[in-house]
Amino acid sequence: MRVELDDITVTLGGRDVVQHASLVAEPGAVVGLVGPNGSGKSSLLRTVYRAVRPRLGTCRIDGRDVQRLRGRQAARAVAVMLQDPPTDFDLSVEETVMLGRVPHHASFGRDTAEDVEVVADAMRRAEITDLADRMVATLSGGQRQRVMLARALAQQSDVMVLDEPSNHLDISHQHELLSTVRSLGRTVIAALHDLNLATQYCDHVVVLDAGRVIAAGPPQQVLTPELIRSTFRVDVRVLGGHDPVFGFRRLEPATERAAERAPEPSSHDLRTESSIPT
Ligand SMILES: Nc1ncnc2c1ncn2[C@@H]1O[C@H](COP(=O)(O)OP(=O)(O)OP(=O)(O)O)[C@@H](O)[C@H]1O
Repeated sequence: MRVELDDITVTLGGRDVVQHASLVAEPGAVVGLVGPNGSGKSSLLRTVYRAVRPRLGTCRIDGRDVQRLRGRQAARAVAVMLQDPPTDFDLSVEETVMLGRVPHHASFGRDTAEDVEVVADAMRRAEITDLADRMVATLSGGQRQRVMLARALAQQSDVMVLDEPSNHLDISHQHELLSTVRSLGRTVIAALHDLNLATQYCDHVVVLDAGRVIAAGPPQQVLTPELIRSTFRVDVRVLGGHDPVFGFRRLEPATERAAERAPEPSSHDLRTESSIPT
């Protein structure tokens, strides 16, 4: 399914925390939302799963305004994985993953053999089969996050919204999660803090700063050292060749002032002559 955010403005606490933001996620594409803390990533994502109604603009899924979808239709269309999974679940892991099947049930419907199969497959993909009988409240943050991934997978929606899905995961599970999500062929919009993960797994990235989209496109074109430096206020070194990896270092105040006075070096200069001592 195609997701289109068209000129979205979100107002919270009397302030426009997202301003005239637009993006398109083509069917099956993985789109990364990146930007500093408070830049509006979660607020923009929340318009997709209807936790927030934009003051201006429209979010459409396959041309249909999400605000006009009925509850069950919306839940079948969009699965959500949030950055801080709830801790107050009085349910086992398997029961929690089974909640992902609710949008597929008729009212008061029972779990079907297909539900059981889909849930088992989702738990296997999220590598939590051995945790099936544990209570969610007793799990670590990373394990809970994998339960939420399994629940989102079991929902079998065409669109997945991930809000900083990997913040509790170890490196191996971060890669596992994004490669699993990528392999599903669903349309994914994910807020990501890790620019290396965004570069590796996203087809398209959108950079937000102070509520506005300041750049968008393929990660290799958009996430240049200049953009990262000016948006995130860090020094950047690009390591590696074909699959570049970023290394970061805090901008020293003096360097920052000098950088503000001096013209920006070209992308080529920064890629070959890092200001980070080796
Ligand atoms: N319910 C709310 N009421 C008032 N302001 C809010 C509310 N929720 C978020 N904000 C503000 O909106 C702005 C954008 O927040 P948002 O959570 O969308 O940013 P973010 O880019 O996802 O940040 P982070 O990287 O820290 O998760 C912030 O200034 C935040 O304080």
